[in-house]
Amino acid sequence: MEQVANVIVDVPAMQTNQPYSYLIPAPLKHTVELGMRVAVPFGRGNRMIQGFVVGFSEVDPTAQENVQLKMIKAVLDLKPVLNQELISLSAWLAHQAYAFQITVLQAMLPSMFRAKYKKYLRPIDEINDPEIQQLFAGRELIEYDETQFTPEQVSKLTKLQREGCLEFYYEVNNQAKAKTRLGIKSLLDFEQLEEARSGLTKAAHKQSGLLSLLQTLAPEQVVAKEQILATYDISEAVITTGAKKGWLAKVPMEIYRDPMANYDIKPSQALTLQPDQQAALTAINDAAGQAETFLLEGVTGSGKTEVYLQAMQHTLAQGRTALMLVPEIALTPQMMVRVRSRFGQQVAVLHSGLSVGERYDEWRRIERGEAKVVVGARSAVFAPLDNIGLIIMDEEHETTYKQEENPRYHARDVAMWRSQYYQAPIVLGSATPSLESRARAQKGVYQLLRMPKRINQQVMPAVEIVDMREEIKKGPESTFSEALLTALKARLARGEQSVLMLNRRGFSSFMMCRDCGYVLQCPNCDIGLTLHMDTHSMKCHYCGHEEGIPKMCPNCQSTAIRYYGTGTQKVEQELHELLPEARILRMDLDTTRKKGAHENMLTAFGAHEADILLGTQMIAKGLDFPLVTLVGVLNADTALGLPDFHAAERTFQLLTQVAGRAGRAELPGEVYVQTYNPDHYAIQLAKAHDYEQFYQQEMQLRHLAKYPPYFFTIKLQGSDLDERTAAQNMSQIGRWLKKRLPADTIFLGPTPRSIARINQRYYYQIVIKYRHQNELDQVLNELLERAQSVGRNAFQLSIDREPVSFM
Ligand SMILES: Nc1ncnc2c1ncn2[C@@H]1O[C@H](COP(=O)(O)OP(=O)(O)OP(=O)(O)O)[C@@H](O)[C@H]1O
Ligand SMILES: [Zn+2]
Ligand SMILES: [Zn+2]
Repeated sequence: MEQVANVIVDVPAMQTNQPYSYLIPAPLKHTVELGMRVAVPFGRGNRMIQGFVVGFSEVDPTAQENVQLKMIKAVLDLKPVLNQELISLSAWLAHQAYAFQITVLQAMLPSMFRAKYKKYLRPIDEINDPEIQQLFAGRELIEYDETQFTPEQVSKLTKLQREGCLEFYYEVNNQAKAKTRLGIKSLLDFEQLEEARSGLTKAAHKQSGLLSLLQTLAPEQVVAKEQILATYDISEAVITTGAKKGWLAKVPMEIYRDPMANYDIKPSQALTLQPDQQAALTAINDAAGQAETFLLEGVTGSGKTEVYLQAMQHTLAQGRTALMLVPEIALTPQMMVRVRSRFGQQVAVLHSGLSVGERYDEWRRIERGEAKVVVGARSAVFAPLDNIGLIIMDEEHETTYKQEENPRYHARDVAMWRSQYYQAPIVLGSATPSLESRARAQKGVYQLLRMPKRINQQVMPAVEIVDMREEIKKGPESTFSEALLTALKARLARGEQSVLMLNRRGFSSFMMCRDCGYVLQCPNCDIGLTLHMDTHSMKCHYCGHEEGIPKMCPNCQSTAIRYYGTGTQKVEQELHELLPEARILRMDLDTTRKKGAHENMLTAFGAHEADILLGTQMIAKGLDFPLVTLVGVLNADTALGLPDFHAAERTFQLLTQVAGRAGRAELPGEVYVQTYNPDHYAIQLAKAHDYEQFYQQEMQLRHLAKYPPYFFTIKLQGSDLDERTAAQNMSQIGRWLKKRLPADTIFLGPTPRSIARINQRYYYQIVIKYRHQNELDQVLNELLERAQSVGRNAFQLSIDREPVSFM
């Protein structure tokens, strides 16, 4: 019998969840471990690909079915990158999210771990073609990059390869690299030190200083050279002499890139809790060691974060680790600072704003057990923490927790799985819980913890609804109502701060011809192009197509072109004209693209370097600035018009969140909500800060319409370059499915998607509503395997559990 490694291979073309068996060459017998990445040959061409070792088994190497077994070529890691827990999680998640295990495994690791392939061509027989001979120019192999060759050369090369004169050769490269700097370690023991010192002349006091330093080092201790130069009166030359004399060795020393190095972080102490906070904390702490789920429903400014921090403290004190998820990086800077100031270097942060190197280093600090608290966005739910004792999911209702690309997982589901695995409590926190979670708490599946009051008897901000239909009648079109403008002026006069939100959901700036009504469209997608003033171009938000701003209508050649829509830039201009003395910070996708821009803006605003923070939804959450006493929502209802049953819920959540930024400290807050739908229940109930009433009312509507949380939903989308193929395949899938679905399932479609064509592919979709969780998993996973076809040109199927959008 011989041991073989079971490897999940990275072959996008033929995905399957079945691992392949590989023999382990003798020199690697003790090297290959569970959770390591390996390079293995695959397929007829034996091309080198990356794989993950997910298990081992014993086989008889002489058995008929095993004589063909191939051998692992190389091990890509010094230590496993995944442990048993994460491997089990990936297998479960692949099934749960209708994805392939390899896709899940890759999503779990920082992108730096993703292998890069290089494809080479190597002659293995005589080549007579002079043009091809010249390509090689005597070299043993050349990199094969189709874009570097002419089409004639490509066809010649492929022909030679088929004839057996050339072969492709693949190389897998590891992208991950640790950063090192030069360190110094002592080579002298105590006696040798004494001896060296006695050999020095009186004048050599610098070298004597070096010896004193070496004396303070423990055996094998390494100090950074830079640190020595900066801290002691020891020069580069003295170190070099020391090395020559054999006193010390220069060694590379691994250093971590700290994503928070530029923050000014002061240590903080646990605050004395208010009674509601204390009750919540006690409940959570009492559940230590159990996979209990809590829904912490606390109004904005009720001090949820302080409860999280103290619960984490309790977990750390028990020698276990804590995972804290936050919705997006817009929220993370302030939150990260708060967690760091409580727990210091034990905290690692993981979010998309990190550089590749920072991410890699944070990941390894966690994996090595050096960081015991992780704060991060969605994919941080895969952080390689061991012995998790507590999981926190802040703003649990946020849609950013759902990944919309493959693997289409929800971080909450993954967090729940890990909570079960480690028997650790999980806390879902929000001022406006998702209906799903709130309904589960109602049924007693989750334990509901409530904090209905703000800290220090601070009142909820007063919300004023401004009817923009009336406003239009008053005078020339403006983004700002009289009431909001007056309130802004009052803040300026009092030296207080304001936050203005422009709701960009379901809304974009576009270009239209005033003579013929033509709207500039993307050539690849059925959607209008969006105007971007910063790059002076029109862009497609779906496929990335970009072109210049037209001066003339492409349809009728008229020059009467108008730009519609209120972008943040336009609002900023308007604001400058209305309030020339105001210092304005604009925060949107365009101004925060640069690394660190986001944090810098928030820091500046926190330091009162600006009076008004103007931004998109990204400013709605988490911000905690004591001087902010006014919040203005410029357009509350853009999302209400969307054909999606979530519209009211999302609007209510957004308004509640952004209103919650006002009046969080001593000064009372005021909110102005500008809307064309002043009577809509989502807007009225946000004004009243009445989540409970909203929950009741929305649940009734969902019940009537058979929507979540009364039903579970699945969205299937099929696409093809050819519209008819897309439609026909989806009809066929529909028929196949209907035969296999339970009787009480509701089946809708196939219909063309609302944006039927994206990036030249046509989309058709089916929506399924069903009653019992997981009852479709078997059938849908079978469908996924069956519908696998290869390549960009072929029909592609995606299956999305609980989609964020039905469009
Ligand atoms: N027990 C306490 N005593 C004094 N101040 C507190 C206490 N708990 C929290 N605070 C302060 O109250 C403010 C609001 O708390 P926090 O930001 O934790 O609320 P939150 O519920 O997380 O808010 P949101 O959901 O709006 O982000 C913060 O400035 C925080 O430092
Ligand atoms: Zn026109
Ligand atoms: Zn496009």
